[in-house]
Amino acid sequence: MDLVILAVVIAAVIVVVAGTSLVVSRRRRKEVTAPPPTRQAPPPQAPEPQVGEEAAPTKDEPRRTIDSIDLPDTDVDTGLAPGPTAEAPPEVSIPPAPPVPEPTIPEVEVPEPTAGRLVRLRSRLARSQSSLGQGLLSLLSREHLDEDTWEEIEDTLLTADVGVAPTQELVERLRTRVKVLGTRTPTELRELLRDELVQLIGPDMDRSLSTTRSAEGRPAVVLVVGVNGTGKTTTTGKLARVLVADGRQVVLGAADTFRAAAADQLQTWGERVGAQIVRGPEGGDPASVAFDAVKEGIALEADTVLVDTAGRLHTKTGLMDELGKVKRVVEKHGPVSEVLLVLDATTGQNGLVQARVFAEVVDITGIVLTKLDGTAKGGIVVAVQRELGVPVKLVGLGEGADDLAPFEPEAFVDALVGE
Ligand SMILES: Nc1nc2c(ncn2[C@@H]2O[C@H](COP(=O)(O)OP(=O)(O)OP(=O)(O)O)[C@@H](O)[C@H]2O)c(=O)[nH]1
Repeated sequence: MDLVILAVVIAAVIVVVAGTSLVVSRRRRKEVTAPPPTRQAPPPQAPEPQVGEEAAPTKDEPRRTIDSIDLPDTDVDTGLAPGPTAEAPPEVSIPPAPPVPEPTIPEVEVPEPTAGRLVRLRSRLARSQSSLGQGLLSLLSREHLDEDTWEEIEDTLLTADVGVAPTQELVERLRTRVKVLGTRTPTELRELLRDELVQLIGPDMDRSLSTTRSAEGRPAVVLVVGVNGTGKTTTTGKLARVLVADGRQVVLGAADTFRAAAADQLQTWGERVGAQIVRGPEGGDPASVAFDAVKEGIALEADTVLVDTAGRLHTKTGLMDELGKVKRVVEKHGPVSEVLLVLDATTGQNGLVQARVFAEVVDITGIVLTKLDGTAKGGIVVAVQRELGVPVKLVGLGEGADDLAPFEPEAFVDALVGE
């Protein structure tokens, strides 16, 4: 028994000794394998605040309640935009959209009414033609109307391009009437001269323009012809305004394919009054452009198609033949309503020669006398009517858009002799 107890004690001592040495050896191994610290510790600082330290008010500090705090007055306009609220979405800066250019719609003009245009333009006529009207009046007012005076009267009329035959006729009639009159007051003389000049110009000629749709519903077709630079394109543009002012729907045909600027010019005229334009390639066939313009006029149910043709010298047969072709091709749609010959009043007698040649190629139905504001030769009105047997229907009295007037003999003569 004692042996057993002894063996147990020895075993217990062995176990204790073995356990102790194991712990010591582990500790030693740990100390050998642990890496050395690389970071230096920070230098000692003020002790960091600990949680709760600031939350606790100091005992001496007075307490501030919500009532004692000045809040911003909400009624006062600070002039600043309100700041974002908690609910407000975060502000996103959107770059401004590039400005969209306004579409440029050409402004459509309202032309002046045509009625009484010549009366409005009377001052221009009076200015340019005063040598004719006032010259005749002062001669007729002389106390003794001798042969020399009658010759002077004749010269005055010839200088104003009235033409030989009409001048002689007029002088004869004046001689007779002055004799019958006996004593002559200025008013009587003015009336007499006025009557005779109006008769000479022809108050009964039909000066109306065929510009309304035909009974079959086709638009009226107006061809504008003449030599270079007489004012055809300008007249076509001005005439479009006259017609639009009278309530017509107009289509323009730029058959002057020879001069590109003429088509551009006509387009501008058209845009100003809202008239459609048909044009072709530069140097293209003018007859084909004219044909297409009338076709367009028919499709649009327009009232009038105005066709501007290229300026051509009356001496060039090839060009005159081309004009004949333009007319014939257009006539495939139906008859042409008007062929207007544009004559520059400043060219005087040469205008008569042009008129004669053009009349041989195309039947002229009316004359447009342009630039009457720039010449004292208003007598050309009489001469050209006699030459062609067709009336002056329109007169140009300036470069302004509304400086084209229907020709009225009475208003014309009134401007010449004064009232
Ligand atoms: N003072 C004045 N000038 C006018 C009148 N009519 C036209 N003109 C001017 O005459 C010039 C010639 O006019 P256009 O219309 O281009 O002549 P055009 O006959 O078409 O010319 P081409 O196509 O070359 O044959 C322009 O400067 C017009 O402004 C008018 O009645 N009075």
